[in-house]
Amino acid sequence: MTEGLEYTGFVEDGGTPDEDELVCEFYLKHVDSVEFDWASGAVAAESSIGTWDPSLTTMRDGIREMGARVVEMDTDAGDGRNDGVARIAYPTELFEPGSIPQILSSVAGNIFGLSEVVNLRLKDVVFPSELVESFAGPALGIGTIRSRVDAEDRPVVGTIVKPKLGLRPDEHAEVAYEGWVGGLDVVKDDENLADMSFNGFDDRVEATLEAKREAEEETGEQKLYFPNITASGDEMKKRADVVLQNGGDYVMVDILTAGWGALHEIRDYVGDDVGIHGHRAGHAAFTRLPYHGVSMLAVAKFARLCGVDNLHAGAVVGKMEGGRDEVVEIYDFLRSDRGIKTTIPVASGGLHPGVVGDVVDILGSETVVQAGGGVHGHPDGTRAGGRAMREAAESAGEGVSVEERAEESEALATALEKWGTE
Ligand SMILES: O=C(O)[C@H](O)COP(=O)(O)O
Ligand SMILES: [Mg+2]
Repeated sequence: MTEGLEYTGFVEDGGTPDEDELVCEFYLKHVDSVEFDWASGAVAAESSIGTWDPSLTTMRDGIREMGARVVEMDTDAGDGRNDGVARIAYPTELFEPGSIPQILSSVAGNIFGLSEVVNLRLKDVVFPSELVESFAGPALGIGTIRSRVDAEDRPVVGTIVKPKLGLRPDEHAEVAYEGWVGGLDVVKDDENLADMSFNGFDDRVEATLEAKREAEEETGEQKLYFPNITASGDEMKKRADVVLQNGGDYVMVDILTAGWGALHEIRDYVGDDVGIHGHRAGHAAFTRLPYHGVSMLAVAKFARLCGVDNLHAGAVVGKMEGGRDEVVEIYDFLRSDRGIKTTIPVASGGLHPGVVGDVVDILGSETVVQAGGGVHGHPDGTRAGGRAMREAAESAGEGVSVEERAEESEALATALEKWGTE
């Protein structure tokens, strides 16, 4: 039997991660028949160099040292029944530079299916700077995005064209135009709008970018459009070409359904002048349970490394779940200095003008705040809905209450009458 390849041989409790190691924090619950250190060691082994049989005849000198190490185990962090939190340190050479798929096949791969592991959650990942530098990171950064639309002292505001499916390209463009002229900075496609029989991608992009130019002329403001190019890799590139040929400067990708490999490809393809709006549709399938899956914080870290400029990251208020502490931590991470450009967090889902102030109070104004129903459901239409959102964003930026601002804005007053301030 090769010395030290048993699962517990991967445990070095009290060890210290080296500066150039990648460190993961896992919540772990195991079956009765094993101990916490055995289960943690199994996770470290299977996610690095090991397997169930410790006596591999193929081991060479030096490979054992490449194995991950459990450097910390905290069984008080669980509910006291076969669970706890383990920190595992991974030598950098286990990872292909610049590849989220390869990293995830290691630290979020087979380990989720080990039979002795009842539940497993990748809570956090800390990347060493050598690995961070191997990724493209965002092209623009928060400062550039805010200054493009002259929203340095307030949140950027936008809408998602609704109904999310069903409008024709000319109708889509008209709704977008109304939103921009009303005062919105951003109009985006919805996550399940792609190249549809009733709304072809090329026609939609051409018409909507034309509407954007008209709105820019009319308002004297720069506007942004995020067309959803989500498709297979090659098709996604063709759609990005259509956007650029029609004068667009941003694309939107459903990052989880399209996949990390496709996201790398599109970041590389569009280069350093084009923004990528990242929608996280599907994330809750594996981020939502607190004791299983992969945390949204970890997803946010992968997305930023891959080069997502805007990321849906929770809003605390509104229709989507996401606790305050968790969402604040994600926002702080996206805005922090990590040696690559920053990603602007996007608050979206069930928002309306009456809650923009709450979003800013909780999450700050370096944010894109979006509303679909909360714009197009305005009793006086999309233009008034857009105006009400803009007024709400401006008042939040100035620290003025939305009620006070509504005294001089009919659009905002009507919105508050309909939706209130919660
Ligand atoms: O994808 C999103 O974030 C939603 O389209 C938001 O829509 P809503 O503002 O109508 O909830
Ligand atoms: Mg949506």
